[in-house]
Amino acid sequence: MPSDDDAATKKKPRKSLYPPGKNRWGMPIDKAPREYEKLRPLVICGPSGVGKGTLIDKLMEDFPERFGFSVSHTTRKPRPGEVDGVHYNFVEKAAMEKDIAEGKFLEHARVHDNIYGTSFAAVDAVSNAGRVCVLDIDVQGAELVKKSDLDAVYVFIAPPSMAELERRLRGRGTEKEEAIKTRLANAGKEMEKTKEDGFFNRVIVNDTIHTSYCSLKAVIAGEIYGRPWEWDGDAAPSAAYKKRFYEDRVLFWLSDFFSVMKDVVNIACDVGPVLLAGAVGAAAAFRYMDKN
Ligand SMILES: Nc1ncnc2c1ncn2[C@@H]1O[C@H](COP(=O)(O)OP(=O)(O)OP(=O)(O)O)[C@@H](O)[C@H]1O
Ligand SMILES: Nc1nc2c(ncn2[C@@H]2O[C@H](COP(=O)(O)O)[C@@H](O)[C@H]2O)c(=O)[nH]1
Repeated sequence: MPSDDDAATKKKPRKSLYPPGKNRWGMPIDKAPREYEKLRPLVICGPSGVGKGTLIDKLMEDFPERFGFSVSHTTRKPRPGEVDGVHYNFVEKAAMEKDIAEGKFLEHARVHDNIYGTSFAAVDAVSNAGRVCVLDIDVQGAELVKKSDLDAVYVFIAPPSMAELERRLRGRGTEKEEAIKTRLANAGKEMEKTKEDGFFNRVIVNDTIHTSYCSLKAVIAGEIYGRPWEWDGDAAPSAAYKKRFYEDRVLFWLSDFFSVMKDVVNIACDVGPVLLAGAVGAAAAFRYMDKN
């Protein structure tokens, strides 16, 4: 999740480009056909402070109409700047336990001494709007989602080192010392899950935001917009849905391609002047040696 500094500015609810009550395929949200569920949700895991929220914010900012954040419930107290219903649904423990008992949650877990959970309503709200649902949950939650009907894509965000993770967590300044220690201790357990073959579609080391964001987009291009349809005997998707899906596929592939090209240009810009200076220097040295 974002730091307190940027939380208030980054996660403001966005103004939709589409008419109220309609999804991005122009169909009434309350009558959304099941085909919208075919957009695979994206589950993002990783230790606290690794940068999951930062990456998710960037994705939402760049593609506001294509992704929707699954707003979890938590018994944790809000941090300054966190908005109820936007960052989390902040609830009392008794109320959450009651809702869990009533079967309203797709998954829930005790994380860092609090209860967190994803309600079915949170996921439905995003998929009924015709968007890819993004879940920022811990590994225990991801294990439960895997056992559900949701055909999700699983990405683990790993830190470059434990020292860097601690630096980020402390630098965010949102937790007291005791909570920082708990979160760092739990980080090791979360990292263990990456050793399980095939659990995560991809493990991305969040070294620089730029490269890890590019990797995340590449996973989305491949796993969400790159797969052929599998309809399992369901009714075929409508023409409007197919059209929008293929538009998104092209958009993501192009975005992936341009990210790679941007890297190539950046490297060329970094290395180019050095090579040029080297060539000029070598030419001058040869001329000097020739003359003497
Ligand atoms: N690649 C990066 N390099 C340096 N700092 C980063 C990077 N990514 C994120 N940060 C910083 O690290 C801190 C933690 O990031 P963030 O809040 O996104 O983590 P998180 O994984 O969502 O944590 P939590 O699970 O506790 O919600 C923030 O201050 C953020 O600005
Ligand atoms: N199992 C779940 N884990 C969740 C959910 N929402 C968030 N989380 C994870 O909790 C930690 C801590 O979050 P913070 O906001 O207190 O820093 C973080 O790593 C999340 O991934 C959820 O609904 N279910």
